[in-house]
Amino acid sequence: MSGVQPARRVALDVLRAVEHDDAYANLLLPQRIVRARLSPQDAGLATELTYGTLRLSGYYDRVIALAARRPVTQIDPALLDVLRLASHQLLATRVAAHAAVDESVSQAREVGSRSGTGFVNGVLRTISRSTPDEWRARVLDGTTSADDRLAAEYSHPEWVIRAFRGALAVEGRADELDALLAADNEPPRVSLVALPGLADPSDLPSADPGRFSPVAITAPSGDPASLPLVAESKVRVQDEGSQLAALALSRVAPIRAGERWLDMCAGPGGKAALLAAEAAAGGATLVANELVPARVGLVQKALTAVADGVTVRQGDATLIGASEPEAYDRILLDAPCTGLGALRRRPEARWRKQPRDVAQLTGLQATLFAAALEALAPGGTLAYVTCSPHTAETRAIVESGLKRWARDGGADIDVLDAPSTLEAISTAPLDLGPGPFAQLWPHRHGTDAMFISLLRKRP
Ligand SMILES: C[S@@+](CC[C@H](N)C(=O)[O-])C[C@H]1O[C@@H](n2cnc3c(N)ncnc32)[C@H](O)[C@@H]1O
Repeated sequence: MSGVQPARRVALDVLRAVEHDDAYANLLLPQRIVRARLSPQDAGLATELTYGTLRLSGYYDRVIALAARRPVTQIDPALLDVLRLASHQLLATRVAAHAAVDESVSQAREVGSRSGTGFVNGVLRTISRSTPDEWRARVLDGTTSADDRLAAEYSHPEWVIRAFRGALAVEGRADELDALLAADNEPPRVSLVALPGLADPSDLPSADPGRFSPVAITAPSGDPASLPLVAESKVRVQDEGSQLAALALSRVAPIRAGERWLDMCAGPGGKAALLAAEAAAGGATLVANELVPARVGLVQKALTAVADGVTVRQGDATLIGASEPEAYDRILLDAPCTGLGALRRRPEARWRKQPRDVAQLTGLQATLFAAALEALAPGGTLAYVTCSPHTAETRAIVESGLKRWARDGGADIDVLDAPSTLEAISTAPLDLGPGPFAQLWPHRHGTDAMFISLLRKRP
């Protein structure tokens, strides 16, 4: 077991769990870092190695297949993980080649057979004999179409590339596809939210403000969990796109005391915490609903600092329209989605999601959307939000949902101009596309690709 640096050991451990046990790297890695008692420096290295390898594994598989002269499907999965991790070190980091090869061979010995060790040694020596640019040229030479070339170059599945192209084209931004794909491969800036009434960005004077959200703080270096305000749940890690989505609903109009708000799909509670703080400050109450019991617990935890006026409950939100018609003045429907807008933060998601997930999720999104319209009080506002830019999950749900609603004789619904609401909230111009829907982008805003729409039921 000796000879392998703890950071590499943790990285391989997480890669194996992601590949073979369907683990989520963003949840498992912090646990493994604590368990291995990594120094802050090693924790940073383990994070870089794990996230980088997972994001770029599609590209590395092409390099490995060329170097091994066989498809990766013919390589023992445990050895393939070792080879992916080593490829990342050799092709995308400053780790010395001999250290990367030697330690990877030791890792191969730990997970595989003697012949496997020789195989890994041979493949890695082949990879290390050419430069990253030479490998890139070789991989791109072997591509078979324009989309296959993009898939290889930016390590994304082709169907995701097509979905992104479609979403960008709607805004006249088709020429930004390369920039979007490249942004997905960069580690995101960590943003914090200071929950209004409980904390203020000025409480962390050494940290910078966010780029757009008035309640954002750019996380200072180090582990945010070690900040006392984070430990008290008054400051939380939250992407600025999510902050803007919650604020779009809470600040779309002045709050009247006594308003009833609903977060239909609240788990794990990030937006619910911000909404609850905003509701408390304005004299409104919030019901935070979540289907999955384990995630209800996460919502409760997220809301520990904002207990007043908040009810957390477990339930199926598709039933809320029938059980509580016209009951809520503001509703957030942050719908279960493919999460294709958050690929920077969920590095394995691009490989795990499949086109069939879109079909399954859009059915649920449409049902939740209809329930939200029913549960909305006359004069009330609904924010339909996804952390996916896939048009089947975003504007198509809203447009077809509104058509169905009108056909069934529902009350008149006005589609509000989300871009102008967001520009009024933001501390810097967002330069969003034409309304009425708003789409944030990693390459343009440095946020998740959050889709935000605002709908008002006529009084
Ligand atoms: C995109 S996440 C919400 C993220 C959350 N708003 C936040 O900011 O932390 C969608 C959530 O919807 C939940 N969900 C899925 N189906 C549901 C249903 N029928 N009713 C209520 N919640 C549901 C999922 O378990 C998941 O926690």
